[in-house]
Amino acid sequence: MAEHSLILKNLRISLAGDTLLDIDAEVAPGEVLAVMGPSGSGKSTLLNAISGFLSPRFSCRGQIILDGQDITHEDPSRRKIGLMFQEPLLFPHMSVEENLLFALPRGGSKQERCEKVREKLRAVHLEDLGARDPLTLSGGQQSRIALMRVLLSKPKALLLDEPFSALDVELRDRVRTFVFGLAQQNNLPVVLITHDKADAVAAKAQIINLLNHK
Ligand SMILES: Nc1ncnc2c1ncn2[C@@H]1O[C@H](COP(=O)(O)OP(=O)(O)OP(=O)(O)O)[C@@H](O)[C@H]1O
Repeated sequence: MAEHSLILKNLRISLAGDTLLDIDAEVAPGEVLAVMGPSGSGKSTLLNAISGFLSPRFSCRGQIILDGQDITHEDPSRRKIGLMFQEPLLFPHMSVEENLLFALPRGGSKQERCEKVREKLRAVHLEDLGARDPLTLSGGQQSRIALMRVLLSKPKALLLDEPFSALDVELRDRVRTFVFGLAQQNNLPVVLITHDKADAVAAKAQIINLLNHK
């Protein structure tokens, strides 16, 4: 079993006795598993199961293993999973820097914490955005800051729910290069929900196509 991998071992999720999805997959660090399929096929349900937010209406068999730990029944707050959605969901009443400080684990003086955030921004050439109000950022900048915020909480895996779909084609390409590059640098397995095959191709992803249940 590879260290740092996300393993979905014979994971079967059912609703009212009908199997919605049945998956057996291993996502290595830095690798992307692209989950595709029509509306209602279970893409969000799969992310909910991995992050620990599966509704009790579903039954779930099999195991979810992250970095060697069986997290199938672990509390969501202890799973160390970073989530990113189509909407960047930055706090509008805080500056970019404050948004990032919020995600930084506790510890250190205010000055040390601010320096850490600035260092992270510099590393990705976004230092000029620190003092800005998130609502004044472009869509692509907001997405990049949202990813930085997720990474500051030191997740062991990233779950991305159509994070590029609100961006226009050119920006989409740049933002996904940024996202997949940082996932690789941080050795994070990624599960990506997308309707766009180009996202999967850009990530050199393993692809799972969920079935239509209608
Ligand atoms: N809390 C719930 N209770 C009952 N049924 C649910 C619940 N959440 C989702 N479902 C059903 O489970 C099935 C899968 O839903 P899910 O949201 O995972 O699909 P999806 O592939 O993410 O769809 P979309 O692309 O439209 O977001 C659907 O039939 C949906 O109606």
